[in-house]
Amino acid sequence: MEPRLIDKIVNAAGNLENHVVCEVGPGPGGITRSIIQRAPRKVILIEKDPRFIPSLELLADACRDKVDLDIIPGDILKTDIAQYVPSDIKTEWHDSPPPLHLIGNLPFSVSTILIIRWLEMMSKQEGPWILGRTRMTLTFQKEVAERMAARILDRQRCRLSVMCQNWCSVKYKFDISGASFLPKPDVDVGVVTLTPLKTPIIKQPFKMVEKVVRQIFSMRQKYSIRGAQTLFPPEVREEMALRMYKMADIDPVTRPFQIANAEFARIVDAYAEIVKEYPELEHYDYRAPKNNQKIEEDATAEEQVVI
Ligand SMILES: C[S@@+](CC[C@H](N)C(=O)[O-])C[C@H]1O[C@@H](n2cnc3c(N)ncnc32)[C@H](O)[C@@H]1O
Repeated sequence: MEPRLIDKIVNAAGNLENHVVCEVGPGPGGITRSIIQRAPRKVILIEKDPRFIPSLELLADACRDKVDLDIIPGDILKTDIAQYVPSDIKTEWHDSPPPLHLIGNLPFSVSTILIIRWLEMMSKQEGPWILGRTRMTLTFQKEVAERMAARILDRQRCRLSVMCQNWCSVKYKFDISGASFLPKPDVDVGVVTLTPLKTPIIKQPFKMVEKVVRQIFSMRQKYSIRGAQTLFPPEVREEMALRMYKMADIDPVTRPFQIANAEFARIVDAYAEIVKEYPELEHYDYRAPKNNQKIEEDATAEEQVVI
């Protein structure tokens, strides 16, 4: 990537002076060099590919006097970042975010899995979020980045939009043409910053929010109640979904992309009330093979899009 573009990604993170910066997937260290120029207190690099470690060690040696740089060989999906971060940077959740920033230009296949994992950790104030509302600057496939930031009524709005915006303020900063990268990906890249919210809009546990939102978006072209029905077994499906929508005061003919997060909060609260009354319903999984066989034969593959 051109240095100008690398700097643009790092600038998107804001002021990094005296911050602890954790870069995931530094590769040969292009972004790392730009981070070091911003006078951080400490840089933590987590890199899975051992072939990049020697050049990162050379970089660490070259700037020994300038910055404290730790290289952690390993997989970000299996690494607890918090153990490498000095605990004195901790701030309380309702205070300003701590001087800790996560930056990553990871392969798209990893970044999409990672963001869902990180949202769950954030919802429980675990991992890097044990230290406060740790901010992130990450790259995604452009379409994924757009979906993360898509607001109500946007045709890109999907499960990922609702989930990301439930726990974070999401800012789509800019995109970068795939042609700027070597090797060149087939798609363009979107740069997104995420700042955890003090209070999520939907307050139920992560897994429950994920389940309800996923099912409602599972038939994205239809009335949202159609997807909502799949939260319940066939014999009570219509009755329970209608009851849930009545409790939440949502019009059953609303389409999924027309539902605001505050309205999803009412739907998930109503679902939580129903499963409190009928606990066995919480374990019903529409996607389990035996449940999926003959139900909703009219749901096309497109309607079953997950993200
Ligand atoms: C697209 S390259 C980006 C390299 C560098 N950040 C840049 O922008 O030039 C992705 C990097 O992420 C690393 N990576 C891939 N999966 C990873 C994982 N699960 N944990 C840590 N690093 C990973 C790869 O080895 C590679 O160095």
